[in-house]
Amino acid sequence: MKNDNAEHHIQTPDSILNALAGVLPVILESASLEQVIDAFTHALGASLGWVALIEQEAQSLNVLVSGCCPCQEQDVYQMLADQRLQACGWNTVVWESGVGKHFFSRSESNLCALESAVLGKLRHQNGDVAGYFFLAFPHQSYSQKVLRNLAAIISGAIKEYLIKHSVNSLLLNETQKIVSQYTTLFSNAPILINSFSADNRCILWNGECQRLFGWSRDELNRFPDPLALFYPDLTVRERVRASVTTVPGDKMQEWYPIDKNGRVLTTLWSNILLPDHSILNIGVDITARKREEQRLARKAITDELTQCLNRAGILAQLNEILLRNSHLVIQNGMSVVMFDLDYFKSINDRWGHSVGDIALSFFGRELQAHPLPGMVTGRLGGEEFLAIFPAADSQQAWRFIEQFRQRLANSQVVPGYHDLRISFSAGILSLRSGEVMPASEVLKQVDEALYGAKRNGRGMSVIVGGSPQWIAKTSIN
Ligand SMILES: Nc1nc2c(ncn2[C@@H]2O[C@H](COP(=O)(O)OP(=O)(O)OP(=O)(O)O)[C@@H](O)[C@H]2O)c(=O)[nH]1
Repeated sequence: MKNDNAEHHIQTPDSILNALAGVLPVILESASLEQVIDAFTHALGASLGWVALIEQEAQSLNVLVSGCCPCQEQDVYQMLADQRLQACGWNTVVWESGVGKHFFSRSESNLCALESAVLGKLRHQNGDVAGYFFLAFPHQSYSQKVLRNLAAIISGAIKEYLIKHSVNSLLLNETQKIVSQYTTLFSNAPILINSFSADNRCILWNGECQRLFGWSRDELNRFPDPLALFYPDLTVRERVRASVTTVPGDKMQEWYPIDKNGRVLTTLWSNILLPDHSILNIGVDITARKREEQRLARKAITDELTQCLNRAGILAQLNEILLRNSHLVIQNGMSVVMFDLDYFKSINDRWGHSVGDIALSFFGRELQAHPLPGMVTGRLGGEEFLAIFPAADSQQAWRFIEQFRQRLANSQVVPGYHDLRISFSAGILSLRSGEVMPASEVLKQVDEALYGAKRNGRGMSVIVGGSPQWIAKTSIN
């Protein structure tokens, strides 16, 4: 910035003091060092002023020039390189007259015309040289004493400015660093972070929320209640809203929001109270993990060959129905059927184990093909299966079995193996309404019924429980 007020000459020590008194308070508040040197140059009527700060890291000088006769940066280097100045351990050098001619060539007439000047060193707290400043006046009227005092005041003021400025810029740097770290964390963290105001506005919506749910914050705020997009059911929505409290629980809660494409997600949420009393919701998407857990859980109770439940799975179901749903069993009764393929060993022996596998798999699939309501089936092991028919009496179970038997008789069990037929024996246990029995007893009785069917010639069903015991024979050939 140039000092246009070249006419502004201050001649007396009093007027210098007045000028300094006016300028000193604004020095500390100046936004830049350039403004500081401008203020001094202008207030004291200097034609040339410069400050050169030593840049520690770059090992160079940062030169700021002001005044109505500004010199080149190169001139500043030249002045500082002058032998006389370097040689003495000076802090302040003053010229009462002829300073322009001393430093500048005749071609630079304005600069050559400069008369009095002061060149001062700026020092760090520890005494190291921080830089230099220079003020030159177009007149001779400043005495050496005045110029030295001027130098002391100016260097003190600049030093104070630099200390404040460096503390401020350090704080600013630190703050910017922290803000940038948190911004990166907020945008890129693989966790869901959001916040809603009391009037249902979305205040915070991080990158992971946008990625997972497909909505941007602006899009959400176009809706009167953005939460309704994720939880269309009002009751659920109100429960979600009520869960966002200022006192978070120690466990994360599982919620099932829907995304922009209508996909139901599984998420875990908690929230934290920020110092400004706003609440930040923190969540994780566990949809994939949950699906995998469910897949593994299903796998753990599924028989790989037949895709029925395996032994553990079907026995768990039996226990579940008899214990947890005992009121339904008491109310509606139930039937349990144990199946065992007849002479299966001879199928293996004649056609091989892998053909036997295909036959077993066919049996399992066909058993489940036309289920009665609520029916569950499982493979107990080998060529033995169990089916549970909630709320079915022995007649319904028997009819189901005989239709199944008929389908098997009419099916080609293994493609290409026309002679291969399978038959089975079945034991049926029916519990009448009001009747209860532990699972172990159910299995014992149904096994006895099956044994009865085997003993009586196979290819038939034996019913126990419900009505008096009777044998239903069905010919399949
Ligand atoms: N292919 C195949 N065979 C199996 C499997 N599990 C058990 N088996 C066979 O099933 C046959 C069962 O033989 P047994 O217990 O003697 O019964 P069965 O020959 O069916 O005779 P009954 O039950 O008395 O009518 C054995 O040969 C087993 O090896 C399996 O997963 N795959």
